[in-house]
Amino acid sequence: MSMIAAFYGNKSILITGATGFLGKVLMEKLLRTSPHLKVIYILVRPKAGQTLQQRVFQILDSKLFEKVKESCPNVHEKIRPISADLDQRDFAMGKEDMQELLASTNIIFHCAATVRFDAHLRNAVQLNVIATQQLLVMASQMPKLEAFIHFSTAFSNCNLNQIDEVIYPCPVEPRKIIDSMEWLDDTIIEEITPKLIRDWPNTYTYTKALGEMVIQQEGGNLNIAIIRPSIVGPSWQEPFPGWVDNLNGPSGMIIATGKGFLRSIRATPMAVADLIPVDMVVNLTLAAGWYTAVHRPKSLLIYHSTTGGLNPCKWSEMGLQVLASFKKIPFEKAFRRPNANFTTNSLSAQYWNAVTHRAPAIVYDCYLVLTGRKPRMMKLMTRLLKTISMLEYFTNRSWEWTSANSEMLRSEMSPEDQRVTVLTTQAARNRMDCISRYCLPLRKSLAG
Ligand SMILES: CCCCCCCCCCCCCCCCCCCCCCCCCCCC(=O)SCCNC(=O)CCNC(=O)[C@H](O)C(C)(C)COP(=O)(O)OP(=O)(O)OC[C@H]1O[C@@H](n2cnc3c(N)ncnc32)[C@H](O)[C@@H]1OP(=O)(O)O
Ligand SMILES: NC(=O)C1=CN([C@@H]2O[C@H](COP(=O)(O)OP(=O)(O)OC[C@H]3O[C@@H](n4cnc5c(N)ncnc54)[C@H](OP(=O)(O)O)[C@@H]3O)[C@@H](O)[C@H]2O)C=CC1
Repeated sequence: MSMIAAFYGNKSILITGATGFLGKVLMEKLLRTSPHLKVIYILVRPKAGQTLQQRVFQILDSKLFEKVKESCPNVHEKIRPISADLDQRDFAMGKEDMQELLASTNIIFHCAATVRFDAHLRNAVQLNVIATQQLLVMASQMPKLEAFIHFSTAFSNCNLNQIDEVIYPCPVEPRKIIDSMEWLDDTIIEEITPKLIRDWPNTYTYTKALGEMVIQQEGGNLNIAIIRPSIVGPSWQEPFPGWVDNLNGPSGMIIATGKGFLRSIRATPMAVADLIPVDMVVNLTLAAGWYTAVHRPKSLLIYHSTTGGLNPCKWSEMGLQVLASFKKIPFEKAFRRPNANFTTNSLSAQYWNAVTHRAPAIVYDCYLVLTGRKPRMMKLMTRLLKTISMLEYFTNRSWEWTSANSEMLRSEMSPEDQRVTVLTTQAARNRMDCISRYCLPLRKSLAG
């Protein structure tokens, strides 16, 4: 019997961000492998035109939950959605809901965040820093709490090249940033953002670093662990290969390449593409939750969920695998035949953008207009180029992440858990297999 799965049986678990990419996979695995868990509380913000229950049913109706529903048809009874907006004071939560959470929660998984690179600093601080701070306050009032697991990102310190499983201080204390958000207006915040974030490339990575500092400074006596995944991609194996439901990271770029829209990117072929399938991040998370609660380490542990430090995959290898996957399963109705090149020079990148991206889009829009249809290609291309420009920072640098804590975690797992739980480290050893599994299933799951 898996000790980790058994550990979560009979537990009351609180997940923030359960409607997001990682949160859904985490919830699925918990329900599938620990069917006797007591309840999963999920904090869900209200959405116009949808009740909380409808949001949950929509998630449970997706392909991701098919396996769980086979083994546990009454799965919806295990999930208790709670209306909460993490941008609001006390999360705008009802008093009774709050009391129930405080009294019952055993484990917290804090996934909610804004992952937008272009988020206004005020919004990013609100969700990635202040909400984390508020959740810590809540956690400190939970008598049954055994572990608090916080999701950060391996890129929270992307201003460094060598990154250890430690918290690095930010130049300005989070408290000062939080205070300043209260009295500065939006325009001034926009003006000073580059000065505040310094050598971080965007407000996302910067506020995730601040969030880690808040955890360290205000975590008190709580049993906390931080998970730092790198670039999270579609599932490798669980619950089936290739599950993904967003276009973040490389997924959108891969589709754009397959459809023939994207034919050139500014990327360094030999730079490391540190991709990690979502199910491996979830496996590490559940193992870290178990270890934190059972072994109660003296200090906060950080776990890197990365692959590059052990057996790095380069963007060029990734590119070749992607192109090979298009040969096996081509996209239908592609704009052009997929082909792509990497360029490291910004001038030649501009040239290729004009020649291979903008010019065909203009020609196609003219064709649409001449045939009485609405032009749309230039709009799409502009969006795509904006996205690429934001990803360039990450495709032209390499980082080295150490992973001693993840290795330690594996050695602490029972032989059965070691057998059934694929963690980062094994994925890195089977790297090529992992990449080909990453690309092909992604194509299959998005067929058409
Ligand atoms: C030597 C041999 C060479 C061989 C050559 C072969 C070459 C082959 C090349 C093949 C390609 C290979 C793959 C390379 C890909 C390179 C990509 C590298 C990615 C690296 C990513 C690193 C990220 C690391 C960061 C850390 C990771 C994290 O911690 S968290 C997750 C990261 N977060 C994100 O990814 C969010 C990023 N997105 C945003 O911030 C915003 O979306 C935006 C600012 C980019 C755009 O905002 P905007 O308001 O304009 O749009 P938005 O409202 O978000 O969306 C509007 C519509 O556009 C759709 N959309 C959004 N994103 C994408 C996308 N990436 N691709 C396509 N479409 C996208 C979105 O769904 C909306 O659609 P509608 O709803 O229909 O309007
Ligand atoms: N995806 C990746 O590549 C990586 C992700 N991470 C980290 O993992 C975590 C999860 O990321 P991921 O699943 O990809 O992100 P998603 O964007 O898919 O999900 C974000 C979640 O946060 C919720 N949320 C956002 N704002 C609020 C709010 N005001 N109140 C309540 N809930 C809110 C969203 O709810 P709603 O559905 O209502 O929008 C959603 O459930 C994040 O902490 C991220 O930093 C780290 C490294 C890589």
